[in-house]
Amino acid sequence: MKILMAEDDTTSRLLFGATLRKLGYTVTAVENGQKAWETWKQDEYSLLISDWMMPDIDGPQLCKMIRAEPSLQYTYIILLTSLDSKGSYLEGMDAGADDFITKPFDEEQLAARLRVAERILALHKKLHIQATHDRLTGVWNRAAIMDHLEEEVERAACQSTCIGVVVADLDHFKRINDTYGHPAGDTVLQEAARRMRLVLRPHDRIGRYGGEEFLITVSSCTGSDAMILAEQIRNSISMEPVDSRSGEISMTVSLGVTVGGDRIGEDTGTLIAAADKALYRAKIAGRNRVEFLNLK
Ligand SMILES: Nc1nc2c(ncn2[C@@H]2O[C@H](COP(=O)(O)OP(=O)(O)OP(=O)(O)O)[C@@H](O)[C@H]2O)c(=O)[nH]1
Repeated sequence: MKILMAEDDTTSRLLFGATLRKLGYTVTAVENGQKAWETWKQDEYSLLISDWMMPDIDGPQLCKMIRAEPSLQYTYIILLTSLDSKGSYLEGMDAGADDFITKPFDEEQLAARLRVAERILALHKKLHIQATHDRLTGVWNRAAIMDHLEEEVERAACQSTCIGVVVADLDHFKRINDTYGHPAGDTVLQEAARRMRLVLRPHDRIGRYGGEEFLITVSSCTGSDAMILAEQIRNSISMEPVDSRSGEISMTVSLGVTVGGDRIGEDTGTLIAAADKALYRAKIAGRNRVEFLNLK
């Protein structure tokens, strides 16, 4: 695990860094709060050990700054202090610290406290995944993909780029459930999600929007980029049947595509409504096809 350490005293920084490395951690050691803040922002460390008293930004201030920053992963913060009064502990905790280590530190106690930190961080990661992912298919859940879309629309507005929105809906899925059973339907959903993920580029995201409906965000793209991707998805879904316990099941998907976000007034609702309308056209036109709706 990577640890960011901020300590202005050189001897203490070297000693602490060497001990942490000996315990098997990868350490980035910096000499003040400002450098710690800049380093943390660049690389979002999940564990920070910070001295309490440092010039400019001190430990509690650094805690407050990190806690005020919306970030994907939790940062577990341990404050290093030679202060041991009740008031200091309370101030540190209120600032957002999770634990304290009093200097001079005891190596065994340090190792034990770091094990606690790792346990809490692992739990946090597990809860975060459960809260943001769809259990059946493993892709993002509806709330998470919607949050992401909102961020992407804001980013597109700032950078004057476009965001593509694709709504993909498996065809005649009720028939698949009715013919092969609900568990086989689940297998089809899982395989469909897996195939779609394989086609996406690194910055694109997919989430389960409804039962057999998926929402895909295509970052910084033109209409034709989004259409090409949607066509690749359509192909990958229909290319070969899904192997299930109830036998081989053929599946197809219909997709609605739009792009926007580079002009004021195009919010997530407008984009999804447009992609949905395009999807409806694809269904009406016979399914297993991609339709585009231009917002301009
Ligand atoms: N197996 C399974 N089925 C689901 C799940 N969620 C929703 N469904 C089913 O998905 C089916 C969706 O049916 P419809 O909305 O009629 O759509 P469709 O049959 O795909 O028809 P078109 O979209 O018009 O092509 C329903 O029968 C739902 O019960 C799920 O998690 N697992």
